[in-house]
Amino acid sequence: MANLDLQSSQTLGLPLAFHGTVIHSQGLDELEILENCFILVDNTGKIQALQSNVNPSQINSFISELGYAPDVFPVKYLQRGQFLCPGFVDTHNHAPQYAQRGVGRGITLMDWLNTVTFAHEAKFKDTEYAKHMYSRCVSGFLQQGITTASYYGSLHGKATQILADICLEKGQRALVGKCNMNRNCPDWYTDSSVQESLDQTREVIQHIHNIDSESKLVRPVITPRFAISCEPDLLHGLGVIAKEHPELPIQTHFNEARGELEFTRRLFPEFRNETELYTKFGLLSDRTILAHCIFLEEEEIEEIRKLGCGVAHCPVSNTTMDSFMVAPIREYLRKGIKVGLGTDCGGGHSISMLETMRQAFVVSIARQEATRVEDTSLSLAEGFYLATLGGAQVCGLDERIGNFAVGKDFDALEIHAIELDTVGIMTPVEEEDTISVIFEKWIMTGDDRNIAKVYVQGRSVKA
Ligand SMILES: O=c1[nH]c(=O)c2nc[nH]c2[nH]1
Repeated sequence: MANLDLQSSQTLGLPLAFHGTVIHSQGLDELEILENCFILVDNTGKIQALQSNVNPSQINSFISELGYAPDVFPVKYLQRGQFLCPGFVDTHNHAPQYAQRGVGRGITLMDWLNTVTFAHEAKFKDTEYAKHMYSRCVSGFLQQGITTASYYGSLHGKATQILADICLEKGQRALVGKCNMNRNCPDWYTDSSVQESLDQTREVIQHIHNIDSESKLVRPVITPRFAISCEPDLLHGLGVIAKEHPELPIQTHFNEARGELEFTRRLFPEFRNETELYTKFGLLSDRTILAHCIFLEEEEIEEIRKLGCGVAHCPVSNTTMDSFMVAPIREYLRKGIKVGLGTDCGGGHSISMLETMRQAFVVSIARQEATRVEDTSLSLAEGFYLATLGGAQVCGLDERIGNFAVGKDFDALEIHAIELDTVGIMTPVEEEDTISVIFEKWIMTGDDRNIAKVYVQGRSVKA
């Protein structure tokens, strides 16, 4: 039995075991590098043991202590330049924009929605197209090591159900939401009424509960696109659904662009700011994921902190539309607000969380310059935390994922930073490089070619 490979071992429902380097975050600036680490994942995909400084000769006795007969399943020994780290959590993106990434750079948000985006999303009325494109999208995200994604769907209920089905089938952990929008969008791409929008939202919630009744992988998320695209009655109705389902996350775009703020003020003159607006409709809580958060007033920052909302920081799209916009991430972190990273596919042109981290570093330096050092730039450890454990907190999943604490699900990437058979883009690793240097080289220069394996709940999911 011992010469089974990992794949066959998994098929037989046996545990997974690794020995080698493990890298994860314990906190914002607490990167932990465990060498000679033994990690055992039980057959339900949960981490049963994590122990560093283990000599390979001790492994069999460890395995016996954990209640398994030694030699029944294989142990994968990671070589120098190979390590395990937690899978990435993408806290904000749009699945129906997967095929439009890169198009429409340098224009305002509202122009981009009207000239590029709505036409792409409208195609998802066709369920065959939705099957085809969502299948490519979910595989593409998994290939990039995104083990959890918080997806906005299109406004179509059926296509959104298909997206949830595909996530489950391909084994991606996901929040999936039908996008609510019934005004300020073209008549060929709009919810036909408040009632229809709410009914379809309820159907999507029911469907996802039917296909994954224990929310092991896929959860519904209430998804008003933003206040501009929702009439007050629709926001009110979504607030009612949020109240009826206190377990459900909520996501929306928030304080994203100057034009968007002005338009929102014109539509809702009765509210001082967006925080007051969404609070009034019962949409802000510790389950809410707020994408962007660029221009919050002091009182809003204090309010979202008190409410426990999470911020999805999307530095790629924020700096490639018509202006260079920088969210005050250091301030949010200093105040104890949850922050994760979002690729914001397709406003963001890249679905690589490595790229997203790198852009987060760049914009944090811009912020440091602008605030004359008060808001110090992000460290490598902090960027990695935002991409993993921080994102898990924002999605309300940190009890389950985000690092390798015993009892959590094994959502992991196996990184091969020294390519033997292919020449990748990553900085070459040299004899004298420590594991910290190899890790930094991967974060700053690696890509998906270095992501050899992707696991979600212990299942190998990268094609
Ligand atoms: O980046 C963004 N992408 C979108 O699709 C969108 N809709 C409203 N606001 C938005 N921002």
